[in-house]
Amino acid sequence: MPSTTLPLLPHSLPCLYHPPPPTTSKLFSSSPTTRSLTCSTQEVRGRVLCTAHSGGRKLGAGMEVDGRDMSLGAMANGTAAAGDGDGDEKQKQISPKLLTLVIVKKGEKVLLGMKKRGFGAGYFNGFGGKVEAGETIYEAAVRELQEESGIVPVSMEKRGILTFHFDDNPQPWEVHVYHVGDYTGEPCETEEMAPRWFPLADIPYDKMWQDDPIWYPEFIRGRLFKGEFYFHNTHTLVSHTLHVLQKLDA
Ligand SMILES: Nc1[nH]c(=O)nc2c1ncn2[C@H]1C[C@H](O)[C@@H](COP(=O)(O)OP(=O)(O)OP(=O)(O)O)O1
Repeated sequence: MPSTTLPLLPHSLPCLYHPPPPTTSKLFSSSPTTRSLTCSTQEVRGRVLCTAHSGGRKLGAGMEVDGRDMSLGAMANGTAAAGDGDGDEKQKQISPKLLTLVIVKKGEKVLLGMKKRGFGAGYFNGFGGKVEAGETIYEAAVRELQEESGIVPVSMEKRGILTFHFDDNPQPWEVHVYHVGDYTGEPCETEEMAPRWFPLADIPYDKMWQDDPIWYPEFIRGRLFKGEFYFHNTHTLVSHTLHVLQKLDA
C-alpha cells in the first residue's frame, strides 16, 4: 500500500512559546526506589553467596545473606547492594532519572517530532524531557510539550511508565508517558523538535527508538502499561518486559 505520510508542518511558523532561561539545578530522582531483582543463592564454604539478576542480565554476585529477608538494588558498577527491608542499604542505590514523554493522538493520527538535537537526535518521538526541581511530573510533561511543540494540552492522562536501563550509563531512566487528545495552539517547529503528523497505520518505527514498536501499539489501543527495557550502547535493545495494567500505581 502506498504511504500516506502527512506533510511536514510549516518551518516558518514562529512558535509563540518562549522558554524561560535554563535553570542550573535539576531534579534527578523522586524517592529512592528499590528494584526487585532475582537472587539465586549457593553455599560457598559455609557462607551464602547471592548472584543478582534482573531482566535476564547478571548484575553481580558476592553478597552474604545472614538469614534475614534481604532486598537487592542494582548498582552503578553492576554489583548488588543489600538491605534488610528497613532502608539500611549497605551501598547507595542509584535512583532513576525522571523524564516525561507526551504523545498527541487525535483521531486516526499521531503527532511526533523529529528530534533535532541532544539525546535521541535523528529519531521521531513524542515530546518530553527531564523533570526539573520543584515541578511535578505532570507539570514537567506540560512544560516540555509546550517548549518543544508550541501546544498546550486541554486534557492529558498518564498511560504508562517505562524504565530504560543502559549498560553504558549506571542510572536508569524512568519515563512517564502521557496521552494528549486535545490541545490549544498550533504545533510548530522549535529548536528541539520538528513536529509532523502520521497516520496510525504509518508510524515511522524504522526512525524511532527500538522499544517503540513494542509499546506504541498498547498506547494506541488506549491501554495502561509498564515496561522495563535493557539497552546495549544506548541504542540497541537487548531485552524487555512489558505489562498491560488495569491501573497505574504511580
Ligand atoms: N528508549 C526511548 N524510547 C522512547 O520512546 N523515548 C525515549 C527513550 N529514551 C528517552 N526517551 C525520551 C524521553 C524524553 O522525552 C526524551 C529525552 O529527553 P531529553 O534528553 O530531550 O530531555 P530535555 O528536553 O530535558 O533535554 P535537555 O534540555 O537537552 O537536557 O526522550
